[in-house]
Amino acid sequence: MPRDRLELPAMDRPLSHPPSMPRHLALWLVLGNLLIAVLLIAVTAKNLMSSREADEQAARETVERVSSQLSGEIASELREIDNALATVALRFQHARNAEERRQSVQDTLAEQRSLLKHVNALRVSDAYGAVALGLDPGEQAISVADRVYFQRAKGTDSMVMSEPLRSRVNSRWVLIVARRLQTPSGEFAGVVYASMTTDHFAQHFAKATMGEAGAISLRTDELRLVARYSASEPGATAGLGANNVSEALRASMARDRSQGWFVTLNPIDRVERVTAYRQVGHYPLRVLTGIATRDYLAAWRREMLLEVVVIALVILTIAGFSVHLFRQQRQAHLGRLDMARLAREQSLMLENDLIGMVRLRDRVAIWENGAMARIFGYRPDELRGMAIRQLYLDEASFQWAAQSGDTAQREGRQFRIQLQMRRKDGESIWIDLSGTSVSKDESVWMLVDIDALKRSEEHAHSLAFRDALTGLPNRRLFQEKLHDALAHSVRGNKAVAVCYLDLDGFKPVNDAFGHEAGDRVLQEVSRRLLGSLRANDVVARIGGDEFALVLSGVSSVEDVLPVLRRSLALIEQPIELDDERSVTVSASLGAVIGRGASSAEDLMRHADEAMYTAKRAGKGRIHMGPVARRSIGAAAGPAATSSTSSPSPLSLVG
Ligand SMILES: Nc1nc2c(ncn2[C@@H]2O[C@H](COP(=O)(O)OP(=O)(O)OP(=O)(O)O)[C@@H](O)[C@H]2O)c(=O)[nH]1
Repeated sequence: MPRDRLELPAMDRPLSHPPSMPRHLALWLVLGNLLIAVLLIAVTAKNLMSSREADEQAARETVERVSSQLSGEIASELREIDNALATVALRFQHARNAEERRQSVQDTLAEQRSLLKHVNALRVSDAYGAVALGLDPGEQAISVADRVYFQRAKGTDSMVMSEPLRSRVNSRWVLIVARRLQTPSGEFAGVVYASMTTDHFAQHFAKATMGEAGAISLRTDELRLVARYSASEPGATAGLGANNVSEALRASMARDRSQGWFVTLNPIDRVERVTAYRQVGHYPLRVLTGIATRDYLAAWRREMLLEVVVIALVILTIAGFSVHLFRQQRQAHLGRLDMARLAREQSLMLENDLIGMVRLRDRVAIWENGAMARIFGYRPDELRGMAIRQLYLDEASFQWAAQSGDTAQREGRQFRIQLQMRRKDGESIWIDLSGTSVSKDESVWMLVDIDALKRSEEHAHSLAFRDALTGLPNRRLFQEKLHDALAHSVRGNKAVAVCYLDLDGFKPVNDAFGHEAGDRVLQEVSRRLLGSLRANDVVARIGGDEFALVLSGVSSVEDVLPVLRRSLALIEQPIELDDERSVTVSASLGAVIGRGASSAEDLMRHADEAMYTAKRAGKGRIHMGPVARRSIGAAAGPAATSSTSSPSPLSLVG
């Protein structure tokens, strides 16, 4: 039996329905991915918002602290100036005369000037605004009569502060702080004022570190810009004296004039900042400190970028994994569908009506399909457990099939043979048998019922090669068998005899008793000829009442003549047509002996001639043709014609 290992699906397992793809897997994966993405984004966004708020809070606290600190420092400076101005005003008022007043004021101005480092100028004007004292050497006398602070100082004993303005002495932006001077009798006598340059404030602000784009400014009550320091444009003077401020500042100031904070785009340099403002003491000034959003959020933005990248990677990784999972599942699903389709196809194949299939273990059937039982005439399942030997005609064909299978397996080819096997009712049946092994001791076999085909082939063969009336080989088959006999004689170093036989007096049988009687005679003659010869001899009907014989394994005429005489004697026996009638016919025989080297056609022609010689010699005779002598050499005698008895005329009985 073949031993090839071949994995086959278990045939006795019931088929399941095709498995279905996990429903909505793609939808669930998409939803799951979206959910994860949304959760991740939400959590990260919340963290980032908190982080941003913390950074904003820190920035706000910083600007508020710096504003508070700077406003305190400026307030302190202003108090010093105010004290100095008050001192001058006091001494001016209490001087006893003009000369003492002038001297006292000059001394006090000099004294205070040296104390007030942050003051640019400390001057005194008369009641008409002409600046008489405090001018540095080389400075031109000027008048401040038209200045707003001069006019305001006239009517108040308190300190007066100007709007930012251009100095008439040196054209620099300055802030003026002034006090009224009066005579002992209380008449207005001029003003003493201190001038502070905007540069002084800017330099002061520069000491505070507010980031790369931070800005600190000082504005008056009317929001006019007194001084401004921006880290990105340290020397810029744009906007000085003007009150070009953001709506956010105005809105915040509307709520609280003394302090507050806001976030907005600065109208001067278009930079967004968080800005805190704080009033400078009780003075009409406010310090505004701002940190650029891009500065205080720089770290947060880096963190945000990093987190966005990380989240994107996480989401992409999960999405990639999901796609991979989906593809795997789809692949597996397609595989399962293929398996199911294969199983269905196998089922259809196994349960077909034409091809019997059987699985053997140690040559015993362990599974078979319906067609198998039907072909061999068994009931369903009756074959199960049966030794397969019972399906073979005999031990020889069983062993032959087994050996053929082993040989095919050794040579690595498919095992396939056609043989006759046995049905349950004992009838033989032609089977096309093929098989292969599936494990060490198991094999699967396919059996196709080719009985009808074989019988039809045999019938066609018979029509082509046999005489329909007698069933004997016709002339064509006779020629083939003669060729075979000649070839065989070469191997056996023997000769063959070819004999032509023509009935004598046959036509009258037809004429007298009819064609059917003639047929009966022909059939009986053929039967008698078959009975008189050996199994491997050939009897053929080659014409109407002509027969031909091949006798194999002969050596001489002496081997041939007795056989021919016996045949002739049998033919000449009466042939019963029915219970009442019988006929007798005779035959003329012509024979030649030949070997392998002889031509079959020559032998047949010479045998035919010999037969005619016999017929001409008087019928009921045997004539050995001349070829016989040459063919068997010394063993053969001369051509001879003999008669078994006196020629038998047609005798009619009854
Ligand atoms: N019944 C029957 N007759 C056949 C068949 N084939 C040929 N014949 C007849 O057989 C006869 C053969 O003729 P012949 O050989 O002259 O007959 P014969 O009387 O034996 O003459 P000889 O051979 O000279 O002795 C013819 O009458 C054919 O019609 C057949 O298949 N059946």
